[in-house]
Amino acid sequence: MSSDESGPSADLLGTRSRATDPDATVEAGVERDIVIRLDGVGKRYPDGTEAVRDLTMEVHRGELIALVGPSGCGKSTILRMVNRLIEPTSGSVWLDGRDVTHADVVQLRRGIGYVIQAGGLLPHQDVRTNVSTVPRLLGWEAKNARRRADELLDLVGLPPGQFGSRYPGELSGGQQQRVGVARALAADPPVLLMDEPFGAVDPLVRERLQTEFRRIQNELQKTVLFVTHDLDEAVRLGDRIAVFSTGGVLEQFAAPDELLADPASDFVVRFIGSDRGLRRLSVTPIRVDDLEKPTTLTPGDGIAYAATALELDSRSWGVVLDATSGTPLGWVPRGVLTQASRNGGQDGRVGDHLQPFENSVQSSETLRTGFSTLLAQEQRFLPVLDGDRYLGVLTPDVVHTALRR
Ligand SMILES: Nc1ncnc2c1ncn2[C@@H]1O[C@H](COP(=O)(O)OP(=O)(O)OP(=O)(O)O)[C@@H](O)[C@H]1O
Repeated sequence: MSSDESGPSADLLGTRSRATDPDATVEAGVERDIVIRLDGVGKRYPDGTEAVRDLTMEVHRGELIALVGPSGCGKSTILRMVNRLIEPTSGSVWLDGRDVTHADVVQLRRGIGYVIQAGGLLPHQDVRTNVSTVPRLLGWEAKNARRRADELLDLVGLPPGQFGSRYPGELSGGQQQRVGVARALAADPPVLLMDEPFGAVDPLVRERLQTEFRRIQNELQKTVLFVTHDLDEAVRLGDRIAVFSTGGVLEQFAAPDELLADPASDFVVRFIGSDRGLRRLSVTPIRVDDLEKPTTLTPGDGIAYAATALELDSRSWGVVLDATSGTPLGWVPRGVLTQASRNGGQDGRVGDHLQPFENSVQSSETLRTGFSTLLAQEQRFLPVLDGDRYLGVLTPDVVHTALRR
């Protein structure tokens, strides 16, 4: 999505982009794909409170970084130093290879989307006007700004015909948050700062907003700093998570799976808490090597053969696959086959005793999806597929082994 002919497009500073600026590479001196760089940044408030101490961190293009930590550890201060709502007392902030400490603050902010809790909408302007505010400030024609606002409202799941002329007070909390996100995205800024953007809504709405925001982010690939109190939200949304302790001290900066599997300090261990194992479910992929591989049969196999084959397996059941395509058709319990075989049904076939699987899961999913599907059904096993191809079964033991690794 770009602002194309609609009006002047904003890069981070409202200036020429580095790609077309021959001086920029000289001036930059940093890796090209680092979009945000905090270099020894500190903030001491006039009353002596040290909110952030000597913070250095780099954020790559398209990354979503979740900032987490206990209340008062400096998360909001860090965020606001990036768009200079707060001035650092030491160090420098770089955006797209430029030190913005002395940049024009108005232009800087217009090039950075900012979403705060409860949307931060202007109450006396309708939704469409709220969303088109920044494009209008950037000089877009009214018609183009309006078209852009409608496009964004669609993107965040609020049909503009229904919601465009409502006022913020006529929206639910979740809808206000969506408008807040649409507004921050309106001028297509490369960087988004989000301060507890989904903090003011109930858990169910919050989860939906997270899922939708992840979808939008996958599409738009913004560089995002996202402050949250909620570690689960950080794990779900963050490409990397920065954990801070009081005084804005960066304790660990790592991908969610690494953070949960290998916390860098006692502080991080305490912060992650005893739910660490459960949280790891959402970031651990299903690994084919971990799956159980029970005996497989086909519907045409004779029951005497099948009963013997299952006796050689420690499990009391086998998986039935289509003989030609290999797609899973269901399962058979060993006891039923043995019984049928004893009752003189030697001519019977596995297909006569086939029981359907209740569910299946794709191997591209996480253990969390697999495990929760498993918990929602009667059977203690769940076939794992790659498209139609059968790979093995997920069981509680598989989950345990994967998380203990
Ligand atoms: N204007 C100010 N003057 C003095 N101290 C301040 C000021 N603003 C914030 N602080 C202090 O700076 C520290 C960091 O505050 P900040 O709001 O950045 O923390 P936070 O991690 O975002 O907190 P929370 O999660 O509760 O929102 C806190 O101790 C806070 O009291």
